[in-house]
Amino acid sequence: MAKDVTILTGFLGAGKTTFLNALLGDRPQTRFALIENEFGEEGIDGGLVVRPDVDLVELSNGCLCCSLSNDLLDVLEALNDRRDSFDELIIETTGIADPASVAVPFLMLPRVLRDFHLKRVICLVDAELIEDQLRDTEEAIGQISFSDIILINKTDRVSNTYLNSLQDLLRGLNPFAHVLLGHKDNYPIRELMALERDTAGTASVATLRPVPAQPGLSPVQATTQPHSIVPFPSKHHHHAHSDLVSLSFRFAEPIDLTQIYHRLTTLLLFDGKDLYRIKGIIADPTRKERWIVQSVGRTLTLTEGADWQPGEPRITRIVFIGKRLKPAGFEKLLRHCFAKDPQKPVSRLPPTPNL
Ligand SMILES: Nc1nc2c(ncn2[C@@H]2O[C@H](COP(=O)(O)OP(=O)(O)OP(=O)(O)O)[C@@H](O)[C@H]2O)c(=O)[nH]1
Repeated sequence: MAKDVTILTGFLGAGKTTFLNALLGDRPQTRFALIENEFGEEGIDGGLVVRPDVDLVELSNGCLCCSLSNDLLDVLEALNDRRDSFDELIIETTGIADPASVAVPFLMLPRVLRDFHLKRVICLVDAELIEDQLRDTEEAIGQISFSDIILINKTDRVSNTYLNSLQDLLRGLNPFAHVLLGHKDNYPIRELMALERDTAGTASVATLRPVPAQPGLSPVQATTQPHSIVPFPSKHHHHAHSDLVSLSFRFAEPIDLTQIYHRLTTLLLFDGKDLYRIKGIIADPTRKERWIVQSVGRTLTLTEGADWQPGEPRITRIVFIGKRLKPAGFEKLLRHCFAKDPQKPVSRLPPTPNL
């Protein structure tokens, strides 16, 4: 029997990985295979997946919807070879992917159709930022208009009145999609996973029908999983059909967490217009745990991650995504954050706003 596939899309920082973790936590009995695609050379999201038993394949350094389509076919073939070890496949696309291109093999290629069944395409929408994203980028509209289900996320960040008008806007952009609401502490997972695209429908006119509900548990909290790292020089990557670029950095030098927090906050405040996303894992020698730094819009957050394991290389990895980003400036900023005295006592972290 063909394995069910869910494609998870949505603009940079919409909350895909956070939602994915809630979904994985909600279905502990289901064995998931997961393809994590990231725009930058540095895969950060794979390290944020909560369930260690997930069969995780990371495809970084490009976007599945353009340069990596052959890689996707190779991965699907490899997954099919071990099809007895998982029940369902989830693909988390990059925040700038065109989900239609990712879905094509599942709709068109007989050998993929035989082994995999595209059950739904879910688009997460950042309730607070989507109007800006629709105005400033080409990608958000493509993601919304192709998806079967639109999950308006981060509803905790906007008023109910605004949510009503946002729903109207999104229904106007894609009248065929189901529009649901949620936020990181309360997703409509059962309702959402009870919907599937009509197998007879096409991508743009998907209709949804309910499938039997599965028993579920409450979502779990996100933590990080340790994984191995191969050092590589700083690089940057151009998306094939966009003016967005990603800059990826990796440093073995110890980083001062307080310093990087202040410098990135200042950067976002005064020069953040074209910077859509920061994601990183920070190694500060004065702390036993890794720290996750993230920005969406102008908001920067720091979250405590898992402890570094004995002998594990403490490498800082950070990705910036935006327009007109200059590698030299970011490298300089990061170099200013190298810890001068790794032995110095732990400084107090500034409080981070709770997104
Ligand atoms: N307030 C609020 N913050 C959220 C919600 N969902 C996610 N976030 C925060 O938004 C930020 C981005 O979340 P991610 O889940 O990493 O977003 P993503 O879509 O996977 O990001 P990319 O893979 O870079 O495109 C994180 O700091 C999350 O904690 C939500 O419902 N409410």
